[in-house]
Amino acid sequence: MYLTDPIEALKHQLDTLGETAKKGFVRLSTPCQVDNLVGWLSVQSVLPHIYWKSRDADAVEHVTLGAVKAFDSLVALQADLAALAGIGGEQPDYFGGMAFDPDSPGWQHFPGCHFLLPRIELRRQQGVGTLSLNLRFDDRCPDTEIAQAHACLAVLKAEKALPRLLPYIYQREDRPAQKEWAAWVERVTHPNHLGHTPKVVLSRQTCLTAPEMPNPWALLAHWQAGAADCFHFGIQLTPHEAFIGCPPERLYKREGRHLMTEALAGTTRRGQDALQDQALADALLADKKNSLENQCVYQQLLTQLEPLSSQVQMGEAHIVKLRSVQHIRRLIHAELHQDVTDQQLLAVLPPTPAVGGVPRESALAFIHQHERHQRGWYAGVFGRISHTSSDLAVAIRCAHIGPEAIRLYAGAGIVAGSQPDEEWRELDTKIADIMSLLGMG
Ligand SMILES: C=C(O[C@@H]1C=C(C(=O)O)C=C[C@H]1O)C(=O)O
Ligand SMILES: [Mg+2]
Repeated sequence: MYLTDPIEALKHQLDTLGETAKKGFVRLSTPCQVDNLVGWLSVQSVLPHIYWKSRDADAVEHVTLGAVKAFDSLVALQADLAALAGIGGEQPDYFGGMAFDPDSPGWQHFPGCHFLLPRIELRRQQGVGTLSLNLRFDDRCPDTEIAQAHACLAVLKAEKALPRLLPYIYQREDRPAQKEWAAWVERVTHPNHLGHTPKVVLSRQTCLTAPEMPNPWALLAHWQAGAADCFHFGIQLTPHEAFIGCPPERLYKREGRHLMTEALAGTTRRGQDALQDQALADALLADKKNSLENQCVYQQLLTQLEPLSSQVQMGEAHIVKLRSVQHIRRLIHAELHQDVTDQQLLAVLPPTPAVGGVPRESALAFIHQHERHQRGWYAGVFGRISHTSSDLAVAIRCAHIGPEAIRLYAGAGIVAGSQPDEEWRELDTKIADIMSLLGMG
């Protein structure tokens, strides 16, 4: 029997699932055409909602609903990955992220670490959509699992157009304000401080309040349309808040034993025309302060990868052009040793000096002592993990949308040669895209 309604098709597959098929992880799939995946996600009542699209040109677009299983620690996640790999067969994708400081995450409702195996997945690659239902039979009663899956399918709704973004008048408050920021930069760039801590990435929270908040998914849809070459993500764990972002920076991508990572640090604005844009790019590559920001990141990545891998190779410094900013980037490739897991990589690599500093401990101590806003999942990790491959972004260029405020986050690497006013302007260029979408540009 061939059913054209994808939900009916999945129900049918669920009802006719053979007893021998009720083993380990099972994914039931059917073709499904949806115009706008974010629009489809936005109308669903089942939480959590996750949106994930990697930055590669042909990347799969994923939206997920609900959770078959959720993990608040990397140890638990890795144990589950290993358990399913042991059973064999198709392996699932887990989606989620981690706070900047997993031991003290700071945002209510956002655990230090949260990855989940979704109940429902809708994915699209090269125009082809697939709706999937995920089930687990290894550690639970099959009848209960099937009943829960049915309950989830029963409440799926048809796609609706996303609401329009209305131009609200927002009140803006920066934490810290510019004067205090300047004092921090002076302190970090004092020769005594630079002597023991050459880089600290300081951050600012820009709090925007208005009587009404925009729909976070409509905001993400607009934001991503103007952010090619970036990762796109959104997560909604509870009804009235969401965390979205379009980060340009990869934490790492793993395909089997092959690891790709990068040092993305050093920033300038875009030019008014092609000539000025090129002049700004050339100046950025030649600039000592910006090169030092980048160097701090790649040196630490190379040091951390050394014991975990072989054949570590780094490419030339080059420029990445985004809508409002240009960055220096160096790509790094390595072959991981046989037993190295995502759990290990995620325990070692973040926070990189792109968002923390060097040495890590003293940079983090400075951040904790001075920043009064909670970074939460800003500057943390977001992405997809599976047995065969993983892809994770550094959660920058992001917004937390709550019931009363939108909180934007931006950081800047403070090193020898940093000037308070220039670094303050750099924070503004980093939030320029989302600010203009909100009518605040
Ligand atoms: C910390 C952020 O970005 C980081 C800091 C950069 C810099 O200071 O030049 C550039 C890219 C990222 O490494 C952010 O966007 O919030
Ligand atoms: Mg910088």
